[in-house]
Order: sequence, then C-alpha cells, then structure tokens
Amino acid sequence: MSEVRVRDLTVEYQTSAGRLPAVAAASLDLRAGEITGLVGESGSGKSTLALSLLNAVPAPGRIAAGSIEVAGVGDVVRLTGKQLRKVRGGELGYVFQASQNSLNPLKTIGKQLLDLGRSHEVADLRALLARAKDLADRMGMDGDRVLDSYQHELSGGMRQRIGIVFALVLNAKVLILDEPTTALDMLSQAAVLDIVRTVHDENRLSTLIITHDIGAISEIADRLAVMYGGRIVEDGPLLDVLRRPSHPYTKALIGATARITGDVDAARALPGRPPDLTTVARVGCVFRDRCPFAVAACAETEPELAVWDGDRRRACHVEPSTVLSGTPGAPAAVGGPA
Ligand SMILES: Nc1ncnc2c1ncn2[C@@H]1O[C@H](COP(=O)(O)OP(=O)(O)OP(=O)(O)O)[C@@H](O)[C@H]1O
Repeated sequence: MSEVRVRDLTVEYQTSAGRLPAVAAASLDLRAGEITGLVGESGSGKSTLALSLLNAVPAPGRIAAGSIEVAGVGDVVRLTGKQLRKVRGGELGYVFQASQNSLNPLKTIGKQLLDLGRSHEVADLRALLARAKDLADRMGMDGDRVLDSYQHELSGGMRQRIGIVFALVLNAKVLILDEPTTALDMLSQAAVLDIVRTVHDENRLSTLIITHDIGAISEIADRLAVMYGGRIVEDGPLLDVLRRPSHPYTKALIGATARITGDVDAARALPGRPPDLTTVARVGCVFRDRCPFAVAACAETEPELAVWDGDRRRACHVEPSTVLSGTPGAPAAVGGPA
C-alpha cells in the first residue's frame, strides 16, 4: 500500500529565461514499510521533489501541476497555513541538507524539542521529551545528556542523528531525508544509515532518502528511483535495478560507482555534465546528449515512464535488452555520445 502518491508533479523556478521546470511530470509512490532511494547527479531535481512533498518549495519556485496524496492527510499541494504547518514535522518528518547546522545555538536540544511540540500543539510535552530521549538512546546516544546539550557540545554525527530524532518525535509516518549523511565520515555515515533502517522498520515508515551516492543507498534501500533533468527515468526494486539497470543513465551511474561494481579500476566516470534548468532538452529525451544508446527517436519524442517487467518503470526508447546487453545501437541523429 502506498503512503504517498506523487502524480504528474511539475515544479517550476523563475529564471532569467522565464519559468522553467526543475521537476517535470514526476510520478512516484512511497510504500508503507519501504525505503526508497532517490538518486541522480547534482541538479537533477531531487531536493526540489523532496521540498514539494512538504509543499515547501521556496518562492519564487512553485508547484505548477500535479498532486501529492498522503494517506490520512490528503493532497499536500492543496494544504495551506495551519494545516500545512501541522503536517510538516507531524505526519511528514524530514531532515534536509545540512540540517546538522540548523539547530539553534542558543537553546538546549530539549528546549528546541519543546518548541517543536508547542508549535504542533502537543498536549503532553513530557511524553514528547520521553520519546525524544528514547529515540536518542536507541540511536546510540545518552538521551538525557543530549537533551541538556547545546549544539556546539555535540559532534557532527550526533547532530545528524538529532535531526532524525526531531523528524520522528511527532510520530511521523513518512520520513524524508535529503542527503542525510553528506559531510559525515564513512563510519558515521554507515552508523546513521543503520539507525535510519532500524527506526524505519520499527515504525513501519515510508522513507525517502535522497542522495547523489548510489553506493551508500544501495546498502539500505528497498527501492531505487533515478532522476535526470527533472524526470524520473527509472525505478524499481533496488537489487533488481542494480543488477539489471534498464535505463542508460542508471547503467552509467552504477558503472561509475566502485562501491557497487566492486572494482575501482573498472569504475568509469560519467562523461559529460548534467544539464541545468536552462540547458535541459525541451524536446525528446533529456539524457540523449550523453547517451551511448541514443537513436533518432530520442531527439524527437520524450519517452514516457512506462511499466516494465512487473514492478519496474523506465523512460527510454531503446529496448531494455539492448541497454542490458550493453551494445549501443545506431548513432543518434541529434546529439550523440558526449
Ligand atoms: N531557488 C531556485 N531558483 C532557480 N533555480 C533553482 C532553485 N533551486 C534549484 N534550482 C535549479 O533547479 C534544478 C534542480 O535543483 P535541485 O536542487 O532540486 O537538484 P538536486 O538533484 O537536489 O541537486 P543537489 O544534489 O545539488 O542538491 C537545478 O538546475 C537548480 O539549479
């Protein structure tokens, strides 16, 4: 069952070239009990999609079309004011990029938790603190000490974990983590992801983890969604996608990740650069200029994200078997390999 259903979501930013979509007609389900990893290079629209789930795209950006149905909440796109503030941090827990730097330096963690509780009109603040302490304990910290601490008394890894405590303390059903381990060393990264998996399982959450690091996510996610140029180009069960990537971009991303290929020498950097809002192709496939498999149709028509192989989806004109076998077809009429 899906806890979150994103349908035809288009999010635009105002640029010098006019309003341009950072997310274009994206559809994605977050299922109860599953961790979905959302990967893609910088600028592919991952953070914009995450902000949209909270209807928190900063102006002059805006959700131009689509819906985001959250079970028990309704369409988040239509929520405003108080309703929206209640859902953010309530049903929808989130930890955004660099959240370890977003704690208030002048208040203890406990006081900030109380502020959070009051802003969500929590009646039993004592129970809220007890729950926060319990979460902190289970994340390998001394809960009492952490609640009495100021942010400067805590390490980066601890602050990151506290971000997750804040995201969960109001009993969220959906957890959205944007680059939760960026800026942490490898050991702390693994520890934080471990904790996320445990808390996710215990509370049967629907979790979305956004990262540019497909290697890190491959160890904890159940499903993988891949974004490029504002589009979701492929998704499906994690192991299936990793073993048999059916979109040339997914295949290239995996090929560039030594942690997955297991061979540092064989890992090939992805040639070319990802597009930004102003350079992304307006017609045809957004990946075609970097795609070794591109055919003439890729320059003419944008491929639809279509169901393939049961539980998977892909947006590509080239046959899956061709991508899987790794034999690029005819050279593209327009564009071509970078
Ligand atoms: N406030 C803004 N105004 C204009 N363009 C923006 C704004 N925020 C993001 N963009 C553009 O939207 C596109 C998607 O950005 P987004 O941050 O969602 O991508 P991302 O995949 O999360 O990248 P990263 O991993 O670097 O955070 C990029 O081209 C970015 O330059």
